[in-house]
Amino acid sequence: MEHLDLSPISHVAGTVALPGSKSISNRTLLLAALCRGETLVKGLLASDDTQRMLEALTALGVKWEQLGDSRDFRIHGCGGDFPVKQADLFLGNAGTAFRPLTAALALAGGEYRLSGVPRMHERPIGDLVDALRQAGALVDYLGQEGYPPLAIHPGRIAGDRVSVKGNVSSQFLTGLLMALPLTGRDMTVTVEGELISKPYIEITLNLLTRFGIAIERRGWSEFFIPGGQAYTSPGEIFVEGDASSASYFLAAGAIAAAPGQPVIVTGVGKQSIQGDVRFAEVLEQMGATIERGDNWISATRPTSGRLRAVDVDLNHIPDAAMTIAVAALFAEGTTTLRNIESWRVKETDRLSAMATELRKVGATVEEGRDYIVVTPPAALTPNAEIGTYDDHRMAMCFSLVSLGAPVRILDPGCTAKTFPTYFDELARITV
Ligand SMILES: O=C(O)C1=C[C@@H](OP(=O)(O)O)[C@@H](O)[C@H](O)C1
Ligand SMILES: C=C(OP(=O)(O)O)C(=O)O
Repeated sequence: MEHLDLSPISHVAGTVALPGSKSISNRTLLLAALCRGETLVKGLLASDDTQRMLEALTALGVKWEQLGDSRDFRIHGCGGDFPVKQADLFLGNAGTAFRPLTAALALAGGEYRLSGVPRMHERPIGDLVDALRQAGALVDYLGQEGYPPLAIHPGRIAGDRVSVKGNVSSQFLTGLLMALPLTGRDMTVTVEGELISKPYIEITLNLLTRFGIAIERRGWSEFFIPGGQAYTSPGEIFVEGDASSASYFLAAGAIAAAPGQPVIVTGVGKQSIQGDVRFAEVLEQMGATIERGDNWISATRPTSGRLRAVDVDLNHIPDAAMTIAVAALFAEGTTTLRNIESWRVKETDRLSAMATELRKVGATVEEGRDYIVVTPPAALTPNAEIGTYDDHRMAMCFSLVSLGAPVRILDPGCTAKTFPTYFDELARITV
């Protein structure tokens, strides 16, 4: 297997211009496709996940162009009526493509098959399918009940109310909120049980508003979508930087910024609509110095030199939470991350993978159903071979081990899911 050997990095400093947000890129592409008219999407993320969404739109007959070799794309919306009524879509391991497209296509009146990589076929989708069936959609499982691949047939959409479980993935609710305006009817979505990953719903609502769809949020348990609304192009929309991708550089700054020289990320800041900007608050709790502008965040190490352990509920930032688990190796004391059961159904079982790999560098780890407890070793074990489980975030967060010891990252190319140039950017802040 390919690998990348990272030599120990003693200090980091400098500025990283973040690539576009995955969550905003894929939502924006789909909403632009659902509009009538053109949308200019600026700063789209270049990655596997966004490529899968662009390919899916092509297969559905949605026209789009890339402007030169920029990351600006013009999307020609189809007003919710996809020109191609029968298509097979391969969506890789992109949850932000698979879940919202399932919802939109289930209401679109065509014959569609949706599949992904083997791991995507182990990631649940039953709660979304159940909700869509309540609205009259016809969705069949082609493999295991409750999981992709799926076959979608034209249904007879009826009713004014669906309910969806909130405790496995917020992407099911996101898919419903993005797609149900297609029905043209008044629709109420009720969330059963506790909704996880809430800030991602705020991204969804924010972008829907930009595309002319108003949704009334009633707490976190009910959403009312007035009928008769049309997706309307904002004309131009700018994709802000990816706040989850920011976490690795900010953590690096908090662990090993050169004296007087912070690590700065640009593209996200006080104005960001992504919940993962709140990752910086956890670094602050750990003692790091964080500064924020409208479009940048900086991190420097604690004045005392060493981070301190935290005991935190990270349900609101499940992706960036992984970075805290590795940053815990550099903190004084035992760090506990709670309420992160959704880790088990992401690119890999992240609770199990994280525990296994943290132990390789010498940490003492307790893995619970929905939590992980990390106690760092006195000294990191050098030259650990870190398995990445085809999970971009495992590769990116374990690169931080190099701030304390040499480390080997297996299959570093897996960062392509959201950040193909990650290791080049990391090298640029190494001093
Ligand atoms: O809606 C989104 O853009 C996302 C929601 C989160 O998933 P869950 O809601 O499954 O936690 C997150 O982990 C994922 O990377 C992106
Ligand atoms: C969980 C993730 O991705 P997805 O959008 O495929 O759910 C992730 O990027 O960490």
